[in-house]
Amino acid sequence: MRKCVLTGNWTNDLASTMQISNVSNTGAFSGIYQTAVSDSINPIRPSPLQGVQGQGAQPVFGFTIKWNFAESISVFVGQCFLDADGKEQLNTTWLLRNMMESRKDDWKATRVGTNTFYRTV
Ligand SMILES: O=C(CCCC[C@@H]1SC[C@@H]2NC(=O)N[C@@H]21)Nc1ccc([N+](=O)[O-])cc1
Repeated sequence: MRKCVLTGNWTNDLASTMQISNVSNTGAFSGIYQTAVSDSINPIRPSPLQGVQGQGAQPVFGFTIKWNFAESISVFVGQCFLDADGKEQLNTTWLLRNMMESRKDDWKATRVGTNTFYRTV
């Protein structure tokens, strides 16, 4: 498998996991995300993701998750880097948008953070 083609299984620093399907010749992919954390009152369930990755040896990418246990959406942007041993790591920044009942709560609707992913061993 070529390095930094995102197909496969990944785990992040929160112990969330994602399974990415084959990457098309346009760089498009889809998959399933299992978050290890949530502050929704509902039980966590696997949720679909869709994304696209760029060309190049250490490509940029982005993906979107529509959470199916909570009215919210996350978008991740990042880049795949190879360390000195050829180990792949995905450095990402994410936005999490929750559905608010009222526009007056719009100010607190979006969270931001970072996650690093490695191939699941
Ligand atoms: O909790 C959720 C959906 C799950 C978000 C998981 C985030 S995505 C960025 C970070 N990286 C991960 O691997 N996992 C976390 N939605 C939600 C949260 C709060 C409320 N709320 O009403 O407070 C509603 C929906």
